[in-house]
Amino acid sequence: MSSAAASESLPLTTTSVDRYEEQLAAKLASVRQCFSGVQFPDVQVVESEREHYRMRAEFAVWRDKEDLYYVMYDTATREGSVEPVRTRVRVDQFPVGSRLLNTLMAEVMAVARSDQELKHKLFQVNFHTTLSGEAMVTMLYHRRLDTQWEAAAGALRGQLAACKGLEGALTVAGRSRKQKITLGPGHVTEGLHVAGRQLQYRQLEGAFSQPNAGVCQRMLEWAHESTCGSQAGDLLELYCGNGNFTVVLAENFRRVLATEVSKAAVAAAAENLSANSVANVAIARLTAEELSAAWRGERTFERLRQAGVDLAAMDFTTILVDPPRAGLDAATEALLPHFANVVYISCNPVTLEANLRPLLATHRVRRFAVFDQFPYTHHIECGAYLQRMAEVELPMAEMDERERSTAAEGKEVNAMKDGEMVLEEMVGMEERRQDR
Ligand SMILES: C[S@@+](CC[C@H](N)C(=O)[O-])C[C@H]1O[C@@H](n2cnc3c(N)ncnc32)[C@H](O)[C@@H]1O
Repeated sequence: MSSAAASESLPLTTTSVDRYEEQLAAKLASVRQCFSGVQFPDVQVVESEREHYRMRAEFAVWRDKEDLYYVMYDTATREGSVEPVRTRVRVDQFPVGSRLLNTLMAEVMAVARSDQELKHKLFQVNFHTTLSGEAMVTMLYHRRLDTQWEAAAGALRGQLAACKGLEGALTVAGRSRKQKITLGPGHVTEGLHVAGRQLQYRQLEGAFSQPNAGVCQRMLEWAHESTCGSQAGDLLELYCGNGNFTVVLAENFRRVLATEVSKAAVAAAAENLSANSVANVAIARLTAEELSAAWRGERTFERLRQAGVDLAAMDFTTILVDPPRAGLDAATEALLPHFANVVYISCNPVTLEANLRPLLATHRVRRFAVFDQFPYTHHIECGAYLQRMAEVELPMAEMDERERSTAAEGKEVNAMKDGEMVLEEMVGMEERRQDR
């Protein structure tokens, strides 16, 4: 496999399948190092398929005299150098990409090489495929697209539709400055199997979707398991995207308020809720910062009112955040301690740790998982589930009282070590209480 598979512009230069375990172990070690000193339950590790796991990819198009081919950029810091070096790598096949993606990339390049309309000033091609066998191909140009381009793209679309593995809808889109031409539906519908249910997700051209569908299914399962038994309370979800988590988790709650900044993603989320017959979710286009301001009572939003949401009437027990790599802004971070349960999905352990440290004064990590969404890169996705530990804040006298009553019920008396209850014992006690 070529080093171009290090697709997120990352400095991993070795992408051979037989080094997968070693590279994952290194990522795990760096996550543990980030969280050194934090009491943790066992970390659950979700591995990826070694090949063909990536549903979407973007390739720059390179011209070399008359030749035309895809390239990616591999950024690495070489020994003895401080500055990262960016290397251009030719990509004819992309083994980490889905099989359909590989078929399409070969077909598109073969046509683009011989068709002047499609080739002229083409600088990038994006592919987006699904487990359900649908696909979008977006061609980006440094020129205005006209009816001749549209005719050539229509012919390409007809030819691609016959591709092996392409069972369903196909979009071919052309983009240039302030211009977009879409041939086909402009979206794909992914099918994911989660928690015993077959779910449908509309994913939009150019919008965020989880790149590794196999690992995404496992991540959704994990979040579903973590929040099971919360039906009495409400969920606040920030950064909900196309409703990826919302669709799965809604059944675990009485009501859900899901928010997201992108208008297109909010529309897709609404579609996805309806397509999966989810009826207890209100969705509003709000940034996390805006939602925090509304929470603090500093601002009111017509968009919340239109979504039928009165924050004061909600009984939020759980918050789920899934921010971009930069993590949470200060106001959103300050929101977390107000919730008994916190689910934090993160693609950056450094900002995850920074956002969670203050929360550890009141909450404990009950479940922690790493999801290897991005094999052969330094990136790793983490999921943390925290619960407020009322016991931590209880005065010692009250703790003694509770222990006495536990003992009176014939239950095991929880051990005290150096005057402090050990986390595992508190967790065990909490679980026994919930079991009853
Ligand atoms: C990592 S994606 C997660 C999306 C979704 N939870 C999923 O699993 O597909 C982050 C999302 O946050 C949105 N976003 C970025 N900045 C935001 C902000 N300040 N407030 C609200 N949403 C934001 C992006 O549009 C994107 O949909």
